[in-house]
Amino acid sequence: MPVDKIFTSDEANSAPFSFNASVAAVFDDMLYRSVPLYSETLGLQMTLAKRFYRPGTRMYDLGCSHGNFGIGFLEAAGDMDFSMIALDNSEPMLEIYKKRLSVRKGRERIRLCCEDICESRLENASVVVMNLTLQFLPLPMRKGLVCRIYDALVPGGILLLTEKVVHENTFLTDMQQELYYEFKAANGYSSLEISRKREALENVLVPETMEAHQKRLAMAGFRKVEIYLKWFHFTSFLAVKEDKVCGV
Ligand SMILES: Nc1ncnc2c1ncn2[C@@H]1O[C@H](C[S@+](CC[C@H]([NH3+])C(=O)[O-])CC(=O)[O-])[C@@H](O)[C@H]1O
Ligand SMILES: O=C(O)C(=O)Cc1ccccc1
Repeated sequence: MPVDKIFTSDEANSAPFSFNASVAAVFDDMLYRSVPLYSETLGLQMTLAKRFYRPGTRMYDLGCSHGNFGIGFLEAAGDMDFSMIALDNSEPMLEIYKKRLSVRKGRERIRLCCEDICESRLENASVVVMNLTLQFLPLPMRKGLVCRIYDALVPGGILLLTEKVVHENTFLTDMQQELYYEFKAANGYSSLEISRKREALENVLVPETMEAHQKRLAMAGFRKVEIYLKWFHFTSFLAVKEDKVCGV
């Protein structure tokens, strides 16, 4: 796995973070070393996706990057037939996804689209996965997207949303930040790398409070919302669209 050295050099210092070819090339190492419980999150997303997917509908992976969810789901699905649409607006990420998919049996079940998820048309979905992606969208676009997801879901369908969240309370936010930096340091990042990345992510990754997420989900129409995984500020929500017929 190519090692993430993006923030070891000075030149990376001033530019805002972007999902360019250099980041895409080391992305797995970056994810596993900087996202606590990343594999557990994906594993639970696959379990839930398998449980809630309905034949004849679509599964969407919004902000799919280079395909860890889709490739993992394909492997876990076995004979189960499904149709997944994986969207991302980073061409380098999708190039890698395409290559990974090209050697896999059942690859026709996943369609890749290079699109801005703020613009994309969503329909007939039983599962929508959005893992660490909403936080990168401009704030004013987020409500519209969550509403479009709700409208695109069939009754009984789900949204799996994972986000980095913040507290209004600065004591808790500061404590979580410190513990998160310790996590990164334990995974081999230097303090300089950690602080350079923090600067690069300023105004690019804009986290919101848990309450803001819950309020937006409720406003979109979701009545059943559960936090199924949490590592300090890394939070995974399961939101279910009501099924009037069987009362899911
Ligand atoms: N407007 C947008 N439209 C489409 N894609 C976007 C947009 N903005 C950002 N992205 C894409 O969202 C992804 C976010 S990474 C997701 C990890 C993945 N879900 C995983 O489970 O491995 C999370 C992280 O890096 O922390 C990147 O691939 C961006 O190109
Ligand atoms: O929030 C952070 O500080 C991170 O490093 C998370 C992250 C992981 C991968 C790409 C961008 C941000």
